[in-house]
Parts: sequence; C-alpha cells; structure tokens
Amino acid sequence: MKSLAILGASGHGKVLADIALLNGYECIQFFDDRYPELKKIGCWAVLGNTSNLLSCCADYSSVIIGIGHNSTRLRKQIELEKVGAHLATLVHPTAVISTFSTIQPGSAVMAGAVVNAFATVGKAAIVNTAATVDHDCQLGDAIHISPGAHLAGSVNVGDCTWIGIGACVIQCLTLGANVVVGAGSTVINSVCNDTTVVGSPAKPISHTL
Ligand SMILES: CC(=O)SCCNC(=O)CCNC(=O)[C@H](O)C(C)(C)COP(=O)(O)OP(=O)(O)OC[C@H]1O[C@@H](n2cnc3c(N)ncnc32)[C@H](O)[C@@H]1OP(=O)(O)O
Repeated sequence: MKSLAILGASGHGKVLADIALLNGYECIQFFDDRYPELKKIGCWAVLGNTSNLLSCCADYSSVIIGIGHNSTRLRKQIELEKVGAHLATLVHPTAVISTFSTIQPGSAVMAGAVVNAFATVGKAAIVNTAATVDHDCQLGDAIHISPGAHLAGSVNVGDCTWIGIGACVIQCLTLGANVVVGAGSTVINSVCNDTTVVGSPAKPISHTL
C-alpha cells in the first residue's frame, strides 16, 4: 500500500493530500508542530510533530512538506532528507508536464498547471493551480509560482522566490533568490536577490518578507 506522510497540516497540505489520493496513495497521514493540540485536519489524522516524523519516516513510502512558507518548507525537507526519507513529487492529473522538463523531489504541481519543454523545477517547489512555466525556465529550490501566475520562456528564478497570484514575468529575465513578486504584478526587468516588487510594471518596494 502506498503511504504518504505530509508535514504541515495547512491548506496547502490539504491540497497535497487531495493530489496524493489521485496519485494512488491509499494511506495519508499528517504531522504538524501544533501536535498534540492539533490532531485532525479535514478527514486526516495528525499523528505527531516534526521530531516524531523524523523518527518514523521510513514507515512511509514517501513524505512531502505541506508548508507554504518557502524557506521553512526547504529547511524541513533538508531535515527529512538527512534521515533518508523518500520525498514525493506530486503532480495533479490535469497538469501538463513536458517529458523534456524535470521536477525535483518534494515538489508539487497543482491542477491545470503547465510546465513546458526544457523547463527545470528545483526541489520543494510549488507550481500552483493553473500557473504556467514556459520553455527553458530554470526554477530553483523551494520556489512558489502562485495560482494563475505565468512565466514566459527562459526565465530564471532563484531559490525561495515567491511569484504572487496572477503575476506575469516576461521572457529571459532573472529573478534572484528570496524575491517576492506581488499579486497581479507584471515583471519586465530582472530582480535582485531579497527584493519585493509590485505593480505593472513591477517596481521594488522598500521591505522584504
Ligand atoms: C493558494 C494560495 O492561496 S497561494 C497564495 C497567493 N497569495 C499571493 O500571491 C499574495 C501575494 N502577496 C502580495 O501581493 C503582498 O501584497 C506583498 C507580499 C507583495 C506585499 O505584502 P506586504 O509586505 O504586507 O506589503 P503591504 O501590504 O504593506 O504593501 C506595501 C505597499 O505595496 C503595495 N502593494 C502590495 N502588494 C501589491 C500588489 N500585489 N500590487 C500592487 N501594489 C501592491 C501596497 O499598496 C503598499 O503601498 P503603499 O506603501 O503605497 O501603501
């Protein structure tokens, strides 16, 4: 029986559980650092915290992190990798993934998303509902392309960068690490590390998350 442990009993975790069922996982159990206060999410049991999962991850076919915050998700994945956990890659059956693309373990691609030819997606990444990642894009680890966001061809995205819901990035730009692109923004220039940009065209604002 295929079993999956999800660390992070969040809205994102519930979406992962839903996709996991469609990927043939029959047993899905959650872990969350709010345990034992939190013992249930939706119809799924929460069985312990991160430490508990680190000591029992070999009991599961795969694990995945259901935490939306990018750097936290990456940190938790690295902890699990160190103890030998097998990280799942979850792809919704309605997503369109080019056979010429690569997606690293611990990543999730939600319903209606597209990852086009020769795109690469790092580990612990989220390509969310109906987002598109076009040809030759190179996405780092723990990135999040939010619902309905679009990356044109040959865009580079650094680790832990978050593209907000409905944002667009034109072709051949480089967005550094820990960049935030605000919801609905249009990015027409490359963006340095640790910068938040908003608006159309997108401009930096003075703080980072
Ligand atoms: C399945 C899911 O739910 S996935 C989650 C999807 N969610 C998202 O994509 C949310 C993306 N987040 C945003 O767009 C946020 O507004 C952020 C991260 C860009 C900024 O958030 P904060 O740091 O809290 O900034 P804050 O709200 O204080 O705004 C700072 C300034 O930027 C402006 N601003 C913030 N976001 C945007 C935006 N998306 N477009 C244009 N202007 C914006 C604000 O109006 C404000 O301007 P002012 O200083 O002139 O008043």
